[in-house]
Amino acid sequence: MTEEKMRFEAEVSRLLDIVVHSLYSNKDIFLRELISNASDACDKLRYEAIAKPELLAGDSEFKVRLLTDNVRNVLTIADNGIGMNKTDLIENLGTIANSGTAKFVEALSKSDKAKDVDLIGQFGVGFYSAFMVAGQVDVVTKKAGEDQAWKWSSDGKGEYTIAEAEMEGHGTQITLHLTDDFKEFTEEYRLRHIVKTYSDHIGIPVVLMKADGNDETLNEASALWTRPKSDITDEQYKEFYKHNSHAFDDPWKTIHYQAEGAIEYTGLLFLPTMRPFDLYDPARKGHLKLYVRKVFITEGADDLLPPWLRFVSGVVDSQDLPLNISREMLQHNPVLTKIKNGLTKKLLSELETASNKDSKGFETFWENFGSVVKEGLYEDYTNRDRILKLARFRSTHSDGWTTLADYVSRMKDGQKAIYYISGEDVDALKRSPQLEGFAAKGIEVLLLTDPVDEFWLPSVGQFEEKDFKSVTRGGADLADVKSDDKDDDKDDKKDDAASDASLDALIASIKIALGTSIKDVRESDRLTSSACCLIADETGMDLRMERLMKQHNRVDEISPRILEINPKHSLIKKLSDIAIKDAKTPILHDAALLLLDQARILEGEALPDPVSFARRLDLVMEKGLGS
Ligand SMILES: Nc1ncnc2c1ncn2[C@@H]1O[C@H](COP(=O)(O)OP(=O)(O)OP(=O)(O)O)[C@@H](O)[C@H]1O
Repeated sequence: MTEEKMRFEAEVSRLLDIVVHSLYSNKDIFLRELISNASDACDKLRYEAIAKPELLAGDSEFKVRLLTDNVRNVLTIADNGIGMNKTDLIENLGTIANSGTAKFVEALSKSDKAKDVDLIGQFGVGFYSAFMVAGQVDVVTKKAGEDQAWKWSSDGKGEYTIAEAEMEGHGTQITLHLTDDFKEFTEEYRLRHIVKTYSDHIGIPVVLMKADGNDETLNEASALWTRPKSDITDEQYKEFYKHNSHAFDDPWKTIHYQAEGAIEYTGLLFLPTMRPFDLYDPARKGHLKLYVRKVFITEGADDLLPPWLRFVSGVVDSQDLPLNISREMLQHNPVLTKIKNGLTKKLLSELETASNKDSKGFETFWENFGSVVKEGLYEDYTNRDRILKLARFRSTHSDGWTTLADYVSRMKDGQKAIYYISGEDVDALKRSPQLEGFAAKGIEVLLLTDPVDEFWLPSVGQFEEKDFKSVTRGGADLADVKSDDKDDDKDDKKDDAASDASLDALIASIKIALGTSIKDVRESDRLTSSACCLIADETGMDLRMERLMKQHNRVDEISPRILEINPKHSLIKKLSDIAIKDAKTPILHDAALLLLDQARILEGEALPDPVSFARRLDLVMEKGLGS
């Protein structure tokens, strides 16, 4: 029998080095990981056997068996699941192909302390955790439906061997040659305790094999979601969440319920505390697993939950779908559509309850997942209004979050629209010149910083019949709004601002100077302290959104903007005085270009010609210094 020697992928070697030398005190987790793999392997075979019953070869009682030998210091974890062939062994046990371990390695590379041992406990390192307690690991395995068995062996020090082997039936036997320090893992009471703690929820029996033949099932062996809620402890839910979702946080909400009526199913759903690592993956894959009468069918199907709920994990077990349903048949299945609607409604009502009763908790949830939930505003028309009511926003009203209903309740007399400004960060937005007039009138403005806002706003358009309106687009309509401060409402323009005629002269000369680089120049009622700002026209795209779209290559060109000037600003007044006397003087030309560049800088935009800007600024400064 030939034995092939192979080297672990470099990442695996590094990982093994950390696992073997780690001081992580909770070594028990290795058993959780191996039992969980064994149970996954049984789930896989159970599913495959729906279409090909012959794969079971008469062995359909899935179980995990634990065998101990305290003379040789050996613990074996055996299952009758799907098994592995040679290619599987090389792919699965020589590389880092799996999510849990990949997450661990990623977190490790970000961790300051390179050997942050706690990470092992948080993530679990899957199969490789066997090397925390064993000096040598042998895996004997045979894939269901194949004839050849294989033996994989390693001491975890850089190499492993693969050779042909003999094995009756299909499945996998993992034999751990425990190091002297870990003899305890051949003790029955230790195994009993570990299985109860970590693997009680596993849906198949975990059986301790005994020499006297009185084998003992150590776990409850019924799928957790099929048990009554009252029999399940918080700890059990948490363990299930971690195992089932490969998560390392605690769930924020656990929702366990039975849907009855036209469609019957059990849902055990978890809302996470932390963002899953793949939340922003373009695939937008979900984490909910579908079972049909306790048989695992598929995970993350689009037809089970809409993508805007992709952070929800857990299990849905249906009574109404046929057991022999294939993953392909799930698409557009009417039963599944009803389940999807039911789940979505249930989750929405849980979120509504949290939003009303635990606003702090809900806000933390929103900070993590709000940008994903908002995808539902343009993708899920049926639930749009409910999502809109849940949504939280930053605003100029206070540092915290606000709902739209609260915003509306604070709207001023005469205010017709819900105003917003969008950009990359809240602090920079708060300093935008376009907000000045709104601040002066005490009008609240929403500060939107999620790229997704540019998608839902145009499609939603309104809340409670009030239009959403960008403060960087179109006219500001501020004249109709009553100010908090009565004095502000007086038309003090006459004594305070440039005269109409001189302002017109200035506007005309700025237009000539700026030519096609600007769409229009006009007097502003949204500025109070800045001299000028840029605005998109009524029909154009919001200023910041357009820039964001350009960054993401969704538009080719930024369209020309409108330059608004503040007639009450002393610089504008002085320039107007000059313009009415001599519209052709060169200083007006330079001033127009400088005003435009200044507005661009305030927008956070790069200047098209910084050299000319600097030269003009120098000239103006020199003049100002009287040279
Ligand atoms: N008992 C087993 N039977 C069949 N295949 C197994 C068994 N144990 C491990 N494997 C295979 O080896 C792979 C790697 O296992 P490992 O525990 O390292 O990661 P994993 O379980 O995939 O990770 P994660 O926990 O993130 O899903 C598994 O995905 C599976 O394909």
